[in-house]
Amino acid sequence: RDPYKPPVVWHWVPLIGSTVDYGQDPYSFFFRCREKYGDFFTFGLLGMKVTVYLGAKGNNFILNGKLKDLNAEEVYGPLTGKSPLSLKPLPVFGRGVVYDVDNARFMDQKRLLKEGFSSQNLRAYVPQFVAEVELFVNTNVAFRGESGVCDISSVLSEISLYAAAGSLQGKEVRDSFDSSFATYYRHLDDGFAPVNFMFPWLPTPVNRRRDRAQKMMAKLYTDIIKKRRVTGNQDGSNDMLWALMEGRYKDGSQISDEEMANLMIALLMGGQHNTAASGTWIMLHLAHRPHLIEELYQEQLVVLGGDSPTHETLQQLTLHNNVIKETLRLHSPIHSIMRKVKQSMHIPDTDVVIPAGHILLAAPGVPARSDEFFPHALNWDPHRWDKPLKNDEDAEDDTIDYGYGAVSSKAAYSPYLPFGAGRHRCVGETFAYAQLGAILVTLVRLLQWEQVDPKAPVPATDYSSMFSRPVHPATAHVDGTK
Ligand code: HEM
Ligand SMILES: N#Cc1ccc(COc2ccc(/C=C/c3ccc(C(F)(F)[C@](O)(Cn4cnnn4)c4ccc(F)cc4F)nc3)cc2)cc1
Repeated sequence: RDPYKPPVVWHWVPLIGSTVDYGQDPYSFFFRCREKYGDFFTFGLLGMKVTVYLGAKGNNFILNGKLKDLNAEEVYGPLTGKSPLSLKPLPVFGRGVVYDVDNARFMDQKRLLKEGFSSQNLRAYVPQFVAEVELFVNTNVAFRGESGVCDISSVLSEISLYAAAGSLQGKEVRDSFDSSFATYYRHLDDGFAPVNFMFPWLPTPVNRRRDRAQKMMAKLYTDIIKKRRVTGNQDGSNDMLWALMEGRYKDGSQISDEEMANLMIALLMGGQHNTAASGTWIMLHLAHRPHLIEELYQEQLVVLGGDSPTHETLQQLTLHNNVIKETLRLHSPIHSIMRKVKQSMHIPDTDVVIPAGHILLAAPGVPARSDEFFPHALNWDPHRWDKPLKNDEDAEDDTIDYGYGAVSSKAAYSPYLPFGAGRHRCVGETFAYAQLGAILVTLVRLLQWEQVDPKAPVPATDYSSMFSRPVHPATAHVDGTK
């Protein structure tokens, strides 16, 4: 093997390489390769050379990598909104936002999004989340009668979609969900698939429907924006759309209506998949541990004493938050974070260079499921967080600002990074925790649930779509007679 390049994972067929091995179960693939080749190795993914660099050093190398060396939009662009072949960006997110613009512009957009997630706005969202869960449980056909069996993944998908629509997206979007918007969302979602890595321009019926849906959804938002400009913000609502309408880019210019619409679509798609998948995993693990549901119920009696949760009291529900935290440790919906290598990169303390042209892949989930950082790592056990991770809080941590606020520079060495780190770190974490926390505390208050077959294991993971999620359908027996 060439002494100066990472070892290449053995494979049969040139173009396929290790695509199927990786695509079926990325984590088992990574652990097997680490056994054979160590913390970094190159594998073939649909003809692309993908170099994986595992562990805390790998996470830091990639997530804190320099902009001149590593590029996100070249990898994610075809997935989310840009086709290399033509100037017309391909929908899902659409033109002028996220990976369809240069990084400096996107970092400025992230700054505006982060301002939209202010604690004042989150404070307004929590009662809306609770109301959406109550509405669903009281009216949805899945919960008719005292008890029954339902598919947890479809229940959580709907609850998280309505919860996001009713808060982040705004009243008009929530009201239009009962009609056309839901269909456009589904059509757009069908086009949000890994096959778009390679062939986003395929003129398939699914992709044509996706393109039409993107245009219709964007028009819905631009119509809402025009109407709001006339009426103004009468009831002082706190949604992201108002925040973007009042926002200005660094150079003082306004965000165009189309860019606002496409940013809202990006948040809808990303936020929804992550919250729905994570929420489903939470319910499935709890269905396996009825006594933990009881413990959660006791916790909220003590902390809330029968009151509705607020943004502040949600943060005092320690066990509820540790349930979310532990679920994200094992089931973070994004298993592979990827960047295009623009300039060859030398791996520190080795004689190895990663050539330009490779895709560099970070898998923060690997240290998160390694016994060296988490004893009995594959055990889902929220109480493991009762004693916090020994990160040296006292040692002052230098931060870097990529344009949307200070992010820690040492964080990338953490074995627990479900929200990424560095320049591309998630800005939706506080919203996600508020949403998942409010949904969990309300479902625990209203319902009892357990596995249909108490002896069955927790469902397997489906890695085939953009976000890893439980295999469909994931059913549970639900009892509303609390
Ligand atoms: C459980 C919930 C969530 C998880 C686990 C999650 C995870 C992540 C991860 C791992 C990244 C880094 C991606 C990369 O480095 O390529 C990221 C970035 C991001 N996320 Fe999230 N996310 C969640 C919820 C949300 C929500 C609710 C929103 C917005 C409503 C959101 C918006 C974003 C944005 C704008 C970025 C920046 C992407 C970039 O800078 O390239 N996320 N998220
Ligand atoms: N045979 C075979 C075979 C089968 C299957 C496979 C599967 O292989 C892979 C490999 C990598 C990946 C990567 C996941 C990935 C990355 C980026 C994004 C994103 F950009 F979209 C996101 O970060 C998402 N996000 C973040 N926070 N909230 N949402 C985002 C950012 C900002 C934004 F505004 C909106 C966003 F929503 N989404 C997902 C998925 C599947 C391979 C081979």
